[in-house]
Amino acid sequence: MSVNAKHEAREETPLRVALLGCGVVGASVARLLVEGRDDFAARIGRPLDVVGVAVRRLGRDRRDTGLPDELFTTDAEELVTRADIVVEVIGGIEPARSLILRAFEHGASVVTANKALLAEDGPRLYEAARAHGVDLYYEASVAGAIPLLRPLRESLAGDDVRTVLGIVNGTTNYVLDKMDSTGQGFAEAVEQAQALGYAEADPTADVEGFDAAAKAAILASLAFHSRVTAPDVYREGISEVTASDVRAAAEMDCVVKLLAICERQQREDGGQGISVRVHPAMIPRSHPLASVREAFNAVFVEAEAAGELMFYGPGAGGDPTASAVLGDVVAVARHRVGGGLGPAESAYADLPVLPMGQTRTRYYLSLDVADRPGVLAQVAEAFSRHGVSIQQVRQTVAADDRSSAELVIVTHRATDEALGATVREIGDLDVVVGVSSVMRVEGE
Ligand SMILES: NC(=O)c1ccc[n+]([C@@H]2O[C@H](COP(=O)([O-])OP(=O)(O)OC[C@H]3O[C@@H](n4cnc5c(N)ncnc54)[C@H](O)[C@@H]3O)[C@@H](O)[C@H]2O)c1
Ligand SMILES: N[C@@H](CCO)C(=O)O
Ligand code: NA
Repeated sequence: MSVNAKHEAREETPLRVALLGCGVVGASVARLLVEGRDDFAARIGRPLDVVGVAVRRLGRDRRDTGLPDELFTTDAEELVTRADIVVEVIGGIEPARSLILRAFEHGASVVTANKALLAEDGPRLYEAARAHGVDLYYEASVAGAIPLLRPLRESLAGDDVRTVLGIVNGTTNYVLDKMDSTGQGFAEAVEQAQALGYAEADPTADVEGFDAAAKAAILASLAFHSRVTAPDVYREGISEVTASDVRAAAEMDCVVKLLAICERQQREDGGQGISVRVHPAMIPRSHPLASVREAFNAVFVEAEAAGELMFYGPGAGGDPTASAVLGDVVAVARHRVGGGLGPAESAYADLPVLPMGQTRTRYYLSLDVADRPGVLAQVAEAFSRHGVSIQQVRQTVAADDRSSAELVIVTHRATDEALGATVREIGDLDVVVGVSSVMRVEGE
């Protein structure tokens, strides 16, 4: 952009930006807006003016944002009435939802990073934005800086997505990666993640999969043109994953990852449905998602015509998340300048979410069994009774105890219901001393 073009854009009437929240993400958004003022003006065709920043309490030193003290206010309700673009980075359901609805009523477009709110009440917010003729953009809500929602909504709009398989929570990926690389147990790895600032003091939302489930709902809605909200998502966290599960995975040349999985599946009546779930799973070390280390995020998408796509990058942090927020701010600002709106959320396909029991998955089981004739047959019979087909069996006899053996079994895909019933029945067999690991297997 030439110096002249930048100068001309600066002369235009500014677009008014209101920032709600000045925490980790908000402070980065504010500073980058100030630092990039001339470039934003040139890219949009009009400058962006921060007209206010709503905070919970005044009086804190916020000079790092580059904004003067008088722009900070505790009156968010008033602030949203005098903006063209509202950036919501408070988080949580209320007052974020009411403030966004109020912003729409006053004609402002909204950019948010709030996955919890979108997963709970997204459809109502999308409809309200349309009704008021404004945009609602939310790229930062899933996988932070990684451009993912816009590719799903726009770049893949001409294709049919089959699967979205993602590592969308950095904290749990960090914990599982440490368990894999050091042999640490879950509690020790969480403490390390807390010491490094990845995990919060109360890590429940991350380790129990709530954060990932919210993101899965948003991804499934976009990928399958259907309405999916947080309660539709089956969720299991990683707090039950043991060092022995991670070792068992390593012996299979696999790693354990917390995955958000959204896939098209056939229903029992032959129609199409979608499975949307978050749970720990073994994936082969050769799978692209297995090499995602530390707190990084990555999402693997399979579409009918495109084939396999992989999106990788930082899923959290002030500046990376602000990058996604600002990309959205520029997009909605351009619509203000040039006219028009971004594409509406579409739920035309209206695919039902399958209950977890009907979802087809694969299982890995490791059993301690008595080493005597007929044991394998009894175990195999239990699988057969539930219609679950075995893909792989491996038996190892301990050198120091020839009366018992370890039996490792990997199944073909079967309904989660049938697999669960099989595992329960096997655990009750007399010849089975104990079930040491059970885990779903994905990515093959
Ligand atoms: N931190 C990340 O890496 C990250 C990544 C992706 C998405 N997000 C999302 O971004 C949003 C913000 O996250 P964050 O990490 O910046 O959180 P944060 O806790 O650091 O910041 C939120 C700020 O909002 C303020 N606030 C709360 N209620 C308010 C109110 N009524 N009026 C004005 N201010 C109020 C808080 O005091 C706090 O400073 C959340 O929705 C989060 O899920 C964060
Ligand atoms: N707590 C989230 C932050 C981004 O949503 C994570 O660990 O990935
Ligand atoms: Na993103």
